[in-house]
Amino acid sequence: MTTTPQQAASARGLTKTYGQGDTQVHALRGIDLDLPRRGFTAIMGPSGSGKSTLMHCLAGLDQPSGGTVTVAGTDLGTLDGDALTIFRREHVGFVFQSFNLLPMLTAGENIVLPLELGGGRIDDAARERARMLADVLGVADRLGHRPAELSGGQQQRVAIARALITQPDLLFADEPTGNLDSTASAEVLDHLRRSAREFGQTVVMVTHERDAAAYADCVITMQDGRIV
Ligand SMILES: Nc1ncnc2c1ncn2[C@@H]1O[C@H](COP(=O)(O)OP(=O)(O)OP(=O)(O)O)[C@@H](O)[C@H]1O
Repeated sequence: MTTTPQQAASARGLTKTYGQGDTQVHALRGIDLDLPRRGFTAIMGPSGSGKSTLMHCLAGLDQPSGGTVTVAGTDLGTLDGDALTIFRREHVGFVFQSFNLLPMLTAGENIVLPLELGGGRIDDAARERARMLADVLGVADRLGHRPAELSGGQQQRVAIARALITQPDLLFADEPTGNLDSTASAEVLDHLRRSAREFGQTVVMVTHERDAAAYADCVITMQDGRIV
């Protein structure tokens, strides 16, 4: 199966079962989903409904029990471990609740880190993109600071710039405002929305917060392993 150009990713008949016998948990019970390019999609639902499992399967971090996931035209089921790692590095970006910046590196060094890990050279174009992202995300005057010297909201905006530096087909944000106050949350959500609108990124956010989901173009609600 191939994705049409309008879709950054799709899932068909996606299932995920953990454990066996009495302890079996059906975390995903047959998910069909299309994530349009340039869209900002929020995934909501009660605890245990399968949000993280769905995100991990879409990101190639977890292997589904059944069904297919296609990202940027590639069926992830056809990739083995190493190929999947390379695919994720080239096509997927992540933003986490806990920021996950490296404490010994400056904000600027954190932003370009994915390029270095990918074996790429930090050339003028990469430096220019890092500067542009830092500018748009409002952290341009903080590039020489270490994470401990930044507010939570600034750290998360640096983390978004880091996730966008490789121009991923899909940006996943897992509870990105979970550790932020309401002002910083609003800024981060606004920047995620702008990432979709202005940079044409496809953004998928898992959140418990209705206010956060309201920033998205589309809200998917999960319950008991299904989209409802
Ligand atoms: N590694 C695992 N082994 C066994 N069961 C698991 C595993 N990971 C998740 N589950 C179970 O799968 C179901 C879905 O979990 P998942 O983490 O996807 O839900 P969630 O909607 O993201 O929940 P939360 O909002 O609490 O993070 C839950 O019943 C959970 O206990």
